[in-house]
Amino acid sequence: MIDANQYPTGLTIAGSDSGGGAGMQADIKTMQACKTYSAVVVAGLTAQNTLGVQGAYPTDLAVIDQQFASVMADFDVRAAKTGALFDEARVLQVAKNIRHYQQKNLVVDPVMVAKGGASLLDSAGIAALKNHLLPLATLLTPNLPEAELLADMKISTRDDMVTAGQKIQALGVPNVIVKGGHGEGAVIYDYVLLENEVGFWLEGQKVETSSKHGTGDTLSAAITSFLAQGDSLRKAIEKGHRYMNAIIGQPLVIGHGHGPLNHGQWSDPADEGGKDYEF
Ligand SMILES: Nc1ncnc2c1ncn2[C@@H]1O[C@H](COP(=O)(O)OP(=O)(O)OP(=O)(O)O)[C@@H](O)[C@H]1O
Ligand SMILES: Cc1ncc(CO)c(N)n1
Repeated sequence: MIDANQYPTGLTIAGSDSGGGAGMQADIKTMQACKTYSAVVVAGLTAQNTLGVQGAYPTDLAVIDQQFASVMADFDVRAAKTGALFDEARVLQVAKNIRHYQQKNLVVDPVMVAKGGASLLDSAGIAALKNHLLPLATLLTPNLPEAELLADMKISTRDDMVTAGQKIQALGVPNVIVKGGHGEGAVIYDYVLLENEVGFWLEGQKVETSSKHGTGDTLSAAITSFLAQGDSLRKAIEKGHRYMNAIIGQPLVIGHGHGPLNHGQWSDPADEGGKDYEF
């Protein structure tokens, strides 16, 4: 028998991707692979596939409240993440619930644009995220375009990533990862800035693949899983990055555009009796 202490609960507050590769579907699969149970608050539906987003339909505000109430009444949610939140009203509703339930260990992935270019958060939503959700977050995980917008600067070099991380931290979030997946070169550098001015780089070999749909969702969901399991933030980030690197190297060629990740293709060395459970 496995109980809630051995298999803790995480929550994803995100949009649904009908193509199954990104959004809450990526989050659920990631949490399962990382041995965390996932509850869900659906902030909106997208009609989407690997080629793009054909439609976006934010959830009624009362339905967001009701989903939070149902989840919080039954589960001990040890960590949560946000993904696509669509607009100002959804951002404010989610922030209200996070405050009401005093949700700790909140990872905010400031999802703004899908891989194909469709908007997943309008400009009033970005302002609301900056002013109302960011201050509630434990960790913010912008990619390069999102970091440029939040830090109000162009990012061309690794020094710029450091400066952007510092500027975003100064907005009121204690910990930031500036993800470098959109950068040039054979190595991808993610810059991590933790509170108390601890900054470090995570490096990964760039995998040349078109199957990168939902990479950001996946990284933030993996970190959320490990936070739910009680890892320190630094350890959760390092493990999440290792998980990401392991699965991106085993692409699934499914669909006709940006293919999905192979979320389940990861075995936890701890299951195999290995002692190197240092992810
Ligand atoms: N081609 C790649 N090879 C290896 N790692 C990658 C690659 N692309 C992204 N990553 C890693 O995936 C994680 C997510 O980074 P990325 O910058 O792609 O996020 P994102 O743009 O928010 O993703 P998405 O919008 O698809 O959800 C980072 O840890 C990054 O280093
Ligand atoms: C619903 C949804 N959330 C997030 C992303 C970003 O990967 C996406 N493409 N779709």
